[in-house]
Amino acid sequence: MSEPILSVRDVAVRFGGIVALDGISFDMPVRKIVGLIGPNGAGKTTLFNCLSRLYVPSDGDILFEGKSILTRPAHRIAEIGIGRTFQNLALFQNLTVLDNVRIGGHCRTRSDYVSDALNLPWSRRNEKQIDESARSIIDYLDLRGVAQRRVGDLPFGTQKRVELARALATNPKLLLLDEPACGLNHEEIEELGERIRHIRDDRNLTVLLVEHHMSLVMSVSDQVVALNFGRKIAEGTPAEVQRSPDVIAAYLGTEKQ
Ligand SMILES: Nc1ncnc2c1ncn2[C@@H]1O[C@H](COP(=O)(O)OP(=O)(O)OP(=O)(O)O)[C@@H](O)[C@H]1O
Repeated sequence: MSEPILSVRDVAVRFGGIVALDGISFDMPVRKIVGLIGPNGAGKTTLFNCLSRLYVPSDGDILFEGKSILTRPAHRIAEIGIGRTFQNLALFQNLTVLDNVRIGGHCRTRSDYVSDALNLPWSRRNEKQIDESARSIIDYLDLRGVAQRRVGDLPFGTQKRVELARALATNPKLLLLDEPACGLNHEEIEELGERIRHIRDDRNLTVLLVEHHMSLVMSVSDQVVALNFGRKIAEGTPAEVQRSPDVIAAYLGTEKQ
């Protein structure tokens, strides 16, 4: 078996007296879709924020392609190939779809203010590449018809697709999706499931999906990790996790820990 692309090792996070994560470990195999589930307050967002370096674990380590990411600042996480979407969208509402996606592309380049201001040849080449790549992602996600529209004028479901396009423009190897189904209607959720699989296949990505929508997670994931009260309570195929007595108890609200 090949090396996991991501290893979460004994990660703990405390907020004052609250233990949000308590020694979480799991591996993400390359090109797999891993679903992260758990009831409200289980620790999913906290873990997600550790992976994108917004939170600092109190203990443990997170390895991406065998190297710890914990010394890397959040703004340099896209550079190594970790892209993310945000549950509440992190788009510039006053900019067009194309500009938002182009901004994603800038995260992976080493352009600098002076070269850009002087309009140096390599800076122009760089811009051209970013533009072409943004347009191809826009086509890929069926956003061509709205490429020049202001994001804030678009329906929520379309904005979510723009958010996905922006994350893909960072050219990630690992894509972290934070509740991508939240706020979508039934039809959009079905489309999203197919889209996530296609994206993984077409772009050779590994995907971590944090999601409350159980039928989406179970239909799209190769592997599921279940948390409750900051601990891992199950890990396995969707069928295995769905059968787990601890998972059933957690969702039925039993006070089991
Ligand atoms: N910034 C914070 N400060 C203090 N406590 C926090 C903070 N973030 C999360 N917590 C606490 O950590 C625990 C885990 O929360 P987290 O948001 O990670 O759970 P979750 O599984 O994402 O829940 P939900 O599905 O409701 O979003 C909860 O008890 C929560 O109240």
